[in-house]
Amino acid sequence: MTIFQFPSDFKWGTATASYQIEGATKEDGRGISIWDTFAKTPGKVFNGDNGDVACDSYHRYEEDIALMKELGIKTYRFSVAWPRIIPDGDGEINQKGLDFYHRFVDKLIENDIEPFCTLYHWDLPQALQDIGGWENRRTVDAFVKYSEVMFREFGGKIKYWLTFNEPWCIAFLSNFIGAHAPGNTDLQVSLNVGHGILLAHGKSVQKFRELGIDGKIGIAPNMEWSVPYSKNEADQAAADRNIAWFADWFLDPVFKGTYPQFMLDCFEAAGAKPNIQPGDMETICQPIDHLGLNYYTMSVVRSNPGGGILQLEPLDMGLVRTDIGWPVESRGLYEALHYLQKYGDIDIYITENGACINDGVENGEVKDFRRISYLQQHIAQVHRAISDGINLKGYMAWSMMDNYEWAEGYRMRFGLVHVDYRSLVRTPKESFYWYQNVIRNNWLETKD
Ligand SMILES: CCOCCOc1ccc(-c2cn(C[C@@H]3NC[C@@H](O)[C@H]3O)nn2)cc1
Repeated sequence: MTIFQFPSDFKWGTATASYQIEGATKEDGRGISIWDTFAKTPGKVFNGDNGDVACDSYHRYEEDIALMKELGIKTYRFSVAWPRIIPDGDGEINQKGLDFYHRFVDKLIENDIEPFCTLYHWDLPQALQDIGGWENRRTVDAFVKYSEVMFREFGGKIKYWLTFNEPWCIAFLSNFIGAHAPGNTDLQVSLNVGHGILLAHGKSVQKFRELGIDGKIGIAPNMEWSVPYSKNEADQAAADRNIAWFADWFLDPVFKGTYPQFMLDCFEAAGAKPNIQPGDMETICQPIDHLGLNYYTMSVVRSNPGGGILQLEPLDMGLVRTDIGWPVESRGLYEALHYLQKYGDIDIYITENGACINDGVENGEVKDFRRISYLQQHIAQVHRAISDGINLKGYMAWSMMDNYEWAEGYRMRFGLVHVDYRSLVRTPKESFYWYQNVIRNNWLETKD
């Protein structure tokens, strides 16, 4: 038996996102988002699932917060639906939207749970997509206006902020691969979108500083860690490209004010480059207070000139996979955390880590021991990184509850709490009680 003790101020938490749990998509003045549109487009989402009801957390948030209190979390990461605050993205403020988030945040604070707010978790107002979305600098300015509304309204009440969740998913998964909303499949569009969200990030941080908000702000990239199939240079360069696609492409502009040259070369070879205007990189490169890191899986890659824009191919090394098909390899989290040290000794939160394990309810229980195994392995790596001196301040399990897993709809379950989507009954899983024990003890026990 090994005991890994965590720092006394370590922030144990969970995470969700607005479109994935709230439902009530037509209630209290909420505008349409690109995910409402995408989900209702035939063939885009498994089973045609959409977020109209989801977990109905818009109405059931008090029940959810009671479960968070029972779990014992110190912080809860949620996102705000921009279409609830400014329904057409750039016009009138919807007071009922602000009122909802005040009720919600007040209930969290009443239960001694620190609100950790993501401003943008993919639900762009459709009206802004209609004018070009993040490719249009009017959308960038609209985001800054939305951010200012949130900063003025919640500044001080909410002390931990993130501008964007998973820039790679917003730019590349949604506009090059096309698997997420709005579903473009054009590399130049994805670079334009990536540049737009980086500009919006930088301007929003500038606004946060200008207003003198009492709090901290950052951004939350997702990283798929990659290792080379062999020690030859071409395979190592392939792994470097895959890592940079998720991390450096966004974090070099934020921390250094430049895109990584080897990735600019890679994209230029594929016929695309970011549309950088004078002053853009200075705007993007604003000092931030923390980084969120979302980590799920890693890949083994080798160089392949015919392997797409990155000229690589992932290899199946026979690792155990979760029910969504992602290989389980926790050392990738440890390596990714060390990799991020090149950006300095900044506070880091694991803002998402979890496993898709689709076990159902049997006799009132969910025996999701595979999820416990995944969490145990990854939290052990978190402790290892802290022991190495990395400034790791908190861990938020994805997810508090089963929810709408985007293009996978409701078939993929990441929650510590099971949700019956017909009755909306919540059932804490075995992993909920396991995590509750880790939080209560502030230590991790491993069997070895
Ligand atoms: C090559 C083709 O590939 C097609 C699908 O490719 C991906 C890649 C990555 C994801 C993905 C999903 N998540 C979990 C979410 N993070 C934010 C939160 O909302 C969770 O729901 N992280 N990454 C999905 C699909």
